[in-house]
Amino acid sequence: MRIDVLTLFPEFIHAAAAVGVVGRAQQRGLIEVAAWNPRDFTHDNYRRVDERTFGGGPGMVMSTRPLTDCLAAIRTAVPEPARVIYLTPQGARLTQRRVRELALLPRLALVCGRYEGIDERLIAREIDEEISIGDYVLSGGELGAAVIIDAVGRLQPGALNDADSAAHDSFEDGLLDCPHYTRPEVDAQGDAVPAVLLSGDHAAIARWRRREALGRTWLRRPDLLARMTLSRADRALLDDFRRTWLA
Ligand SMILES: CN(C)c1ccccc1CNc1ccc(C(N)=O)cn1
Repeated sequence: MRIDVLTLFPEFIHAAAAVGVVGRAQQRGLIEVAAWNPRDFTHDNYRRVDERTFGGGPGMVMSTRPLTDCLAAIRTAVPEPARVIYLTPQGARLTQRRVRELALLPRLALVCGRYEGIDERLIAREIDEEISIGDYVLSGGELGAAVIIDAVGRLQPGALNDADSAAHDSFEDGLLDCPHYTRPEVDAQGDAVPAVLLSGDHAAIARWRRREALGRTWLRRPDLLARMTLSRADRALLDDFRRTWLA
């Protein structure tokens, strides 16, 4: 997958995409991340990339000409057409479902706004999709771009080893993850690891994990649970969790 990012801070994008699973995926050629700075597409001595907003009031808007030229360069950099995504608080909330769909595309172009964003006519002309990573305001779209790069990058076939593929599975079914434990079996405060996890009974462990994931989702994110149709087995596990919880 090829991801081009339009940003005033390319170093931020390169740093975010260079570490961990995504960095490894880049080394393996599973994903290619390129960052483009609209400032390189300015022609004035001050390399201006922002301008005053019509209608007055505070705040500046990103200059349209450098953005248009930068996007044209991005589009022609490789023959594959790109889905152009604008990171903005006005976008559709990003979900794992949308991440899985985006991860299947051959090419993305992520446009990172700064200042008060970009001209609405540019959005109408150049942007295919507006995405928000959450209901909060940031100083730029770069963190949203980094989120998308990580979320789709880790889903590229071959990106996750067996070791980290568990993380891949546990969120795929729309549930929160179960609790995790490692050494020591009993810690300095005397708190022990749930015995089932030491039992070697893999069926019991799988049931325990599923029940904990269902219960935790019920307790913390009932909205996620409401969207799911549970199997008979899952309903039994959740009832079991609720009985214990409410006892
Ligand atoms: C300056 N702002 C507010 C702005 C306005 C319009 C576009 C981009 C920006 C850049 N900031 C962003 C971007 C995304 C998100 C998000 N929730 O995905 C939050 N903030």
